[in-house]
Amino acid sequence: MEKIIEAHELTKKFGEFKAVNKISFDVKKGEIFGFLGANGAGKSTAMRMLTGLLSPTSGAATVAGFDVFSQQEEIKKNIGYMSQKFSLYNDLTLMENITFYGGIYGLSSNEIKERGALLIDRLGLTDIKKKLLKEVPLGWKQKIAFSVATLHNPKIVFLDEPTGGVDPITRRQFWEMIYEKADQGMTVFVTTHYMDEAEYCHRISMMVHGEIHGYGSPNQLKEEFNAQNMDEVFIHLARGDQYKLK
Ligand SMILES: Nc1ncnc2c1ncn2[C@@H]1O[C@H](COP(=O)(O)OP(=O)(O)OP(=O)(O)O)[C@@H](O)[C@H]1O
Repeated sequence: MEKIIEAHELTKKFGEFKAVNKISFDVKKGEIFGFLGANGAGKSTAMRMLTGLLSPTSGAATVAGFDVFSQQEEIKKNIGYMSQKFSLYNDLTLMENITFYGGIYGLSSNEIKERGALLIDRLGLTDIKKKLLKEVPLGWKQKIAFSVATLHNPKIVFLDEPTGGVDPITRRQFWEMIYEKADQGMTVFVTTHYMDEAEYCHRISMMVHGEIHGYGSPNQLKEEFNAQNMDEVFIHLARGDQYKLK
């Protein structure tokens, strides 16, 4: 299957501190790729390099065929990004947010109208489309943020802890939206702290102190560690057991 992200020994140093240390992995087109690790493991730093927001120190990586060192603007045109702290503006209404982001993503006003109407209709948000975002419940905001991040049909969508702080039912619904996009061929790169969500990914990588210590499908990792679930795999890795698939 076609590789849409390839990283080889990608590294980011802040001074002498290696936040990301020689990580190598690939993500295939249409794959849901989970990027896991404890707080401070280096996930956000790695993701910021892959989304063209931060220049790497060394190594190599391409995203949608573009180089992370020299083609950051091209990368940004081909991806969607939903950050941990929401990209949406609380002081704009739902429709104003859609119009604003549609413009940034280079959609025409007709496309914004059409896709915005579809989004509102599909999420059943007609009643709240004129409400300020700050009046909308958290779970809904996250679903809206995801829909907005994919409004321009990007090749890859990067989600940085998209379900943090929401209830299990909303998380489940959020994952249904992720699956729908992946079924349409969109690649999903997602960081999460929830080990049950790791099970929903096709493949995952687990970062420990800036390095990838686990890499493969959830079943491969569970077999390797003789673990019942991803929680147990995570504990093994946090203890320092290391496993890398060829
Ligand atoms: N701009 C920066 N300057 C110096 N250190 C940084 C900078 N950005 C991140 N770090 C450090 O790099 C390490 C990795 O941080 P990063 O945010 O990538 O981790 P993370 O895995 O995403 O954690 P979290 O789950 O808490 O978001 C941390 O120790 C952090 O303090």
